[in-house]
Amino acid sequence: MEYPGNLFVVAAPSGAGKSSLVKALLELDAKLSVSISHTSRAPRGQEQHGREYWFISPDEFRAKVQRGEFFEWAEVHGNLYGTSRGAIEARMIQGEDVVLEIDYQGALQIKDIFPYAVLIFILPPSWDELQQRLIRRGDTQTEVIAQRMHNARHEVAQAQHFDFVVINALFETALFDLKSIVHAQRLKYASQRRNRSNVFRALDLIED
Ligand SMILES: Nc1ncnc2c1ncn2[C@@H]1O[C@H](COP(=O)(O)OP(=O)(O)OP(=O)(O)O)[C@@H](O)[C@H]1O
Ligand SMILES: Nc1nc2c(ncn2[C@@H]2O[C@H](COP(=O)(O)O)[C@@H](O)[C@H]2O)c(=O)[nH]1
Repeated sequence: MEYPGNLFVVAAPSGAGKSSLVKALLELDAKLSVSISHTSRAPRGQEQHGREYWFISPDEFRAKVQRGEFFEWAEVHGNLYGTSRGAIEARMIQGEDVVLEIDYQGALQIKDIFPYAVLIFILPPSWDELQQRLIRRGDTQTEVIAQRMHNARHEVAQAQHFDFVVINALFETALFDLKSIVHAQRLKYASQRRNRSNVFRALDLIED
């Protein structure tokens, strides 16, 4: 499947800082918009329906899966999460650049459907710092933190399947890295499209 815009996928173990980085990137880049996922998990802290997520019941989620409404979905830390077609398709058809903040299972499903998608994995500088960030965020229960730290070992091993890895030690440095990847991809994709249309023009000349 191919649409005219760029598709960026940002994944990371919980607490590595991907939501914070994507939020900062969106503030700097008006051409980029984020997809709002559906989830069966309960809202956390100040989260609002339709802002951080579309919060739905597990039954509603499974019904959407049955109806084929998701580009990708996965069970992550015991809850269901998915990217609905409705969340991004219209924007992608219009050539807008979209960023998905999802886990590695979803990222790999997206790469199968959209091979041109750019997969970016965010790593924390250390296990200890990852745990401290989850604790400092203050909205995640102790047992949930333990489960997320446990799952992080397997998630981090998936970074090898991604196009880019960004280490989020100093926030501003990681944001700069992310920005550079987005700009580089835009240039690369634009020049590929130019080359393709040049090839078409050359073929027209041959046919004339
Ligand atoms: N470079 C950084 N240095 C210190 N703290 C950071 C850094 N980046 C993010 N944080 C903080 O770490 C915490 C976790 O960040 P964030 O919520 O963005 O993580 P996440 O990867 O999106 O997690 P989740 O997958 O659970 O949504 C937040 O309190 C955030 O402010
Ligand atoms: N495969 C998908 N994963 C998703 C999606 N939306 C979020 N996520 C990932 O889930 C975990 C946990 O998120 P949290 O908000 O409960 O902390 C994290 O890795 C998210 O990236 C999605 O649509 N599909």
